[in-house]
Amino acid sequence: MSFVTVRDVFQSYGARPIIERVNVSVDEGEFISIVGASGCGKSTFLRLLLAQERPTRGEVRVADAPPATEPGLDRGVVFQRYSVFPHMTVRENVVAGESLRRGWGRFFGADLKAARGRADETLARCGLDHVADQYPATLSGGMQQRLAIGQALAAKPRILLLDEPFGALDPGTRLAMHDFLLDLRAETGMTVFMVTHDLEEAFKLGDRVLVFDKPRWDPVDPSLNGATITYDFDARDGGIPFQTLKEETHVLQDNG
Ligand SMILES: Nc1ncnc2c1ncn2[C@@H]1O[C@H](COP(=O)(O)OP(=O)(O)OP(=O)(O)O)[C@@H](O)[C@H]1O
Repeated sequence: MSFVTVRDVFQSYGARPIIERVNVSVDEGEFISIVGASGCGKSTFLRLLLAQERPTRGEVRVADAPPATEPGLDRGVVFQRYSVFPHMTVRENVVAGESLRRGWGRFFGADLKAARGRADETLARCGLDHVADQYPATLSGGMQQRLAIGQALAAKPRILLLDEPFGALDPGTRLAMHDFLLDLRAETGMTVFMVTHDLEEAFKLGDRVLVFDKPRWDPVDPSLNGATITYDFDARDGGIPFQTLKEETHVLQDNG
């Protein structure tokens, strides 16, 4: 049975349609990459999944229920810009991630000790246990983004939402983050939605790649119509269509 179901969803801001007629079903554990032109509503779609916004029409269901409106009980979110607290140590950041998302306020006494223990496990998984007592400003960009992911994972969400999480990182760090994210996902079985502008990244990491685009263009007023999912590519088994094509071309050339 589908884990996340988006049924006939429309979202408008004022009179302006942003997304329209969006339908998609996602199984638990799938990694969904989302690509599309700037401003076509990818982040809006993530906000609907997060229940930060309600759709103008249609419905979003998670585990056959409306998504919880409390922030992040079953969903963690990471944005392009590091969303960590600069005045807290790395460990405190992860503890804060858990307490904020569970809505329990601050931990005290034995609860705090237990939360620190869980934070250390998360940090070990993110390769940050050796910097647990440092402040984020002393970490590299990649480490800060790993911390942001660790913070989002602290409450053990079933869904991880990533909005261009690696956009600000240099190419080498980006590749290391890909491995990190794939390992994490294999370990936790989380469902992941990731918005990216990088097609190669989308196909490399995703099981499916959803393309958002406007199916209809009004030449006089391009903002008249909203975007929808125009392609839903199966990207499993290294399924980059153009790469497969390139490999076949090479075989032909070698034989010829
Ligand atoms: N709260 C809001 N009120 C009014 N307009 C909004 C609001 N949020 C987003 N928009 C508009 O909706 C459109 C879609 O925005 P969104 O951020 O979802 O696009 P995007 O595909 O994620 O873009 P990018 O790739 O540039 O991040 C944009 O034109 C934006 O200005």
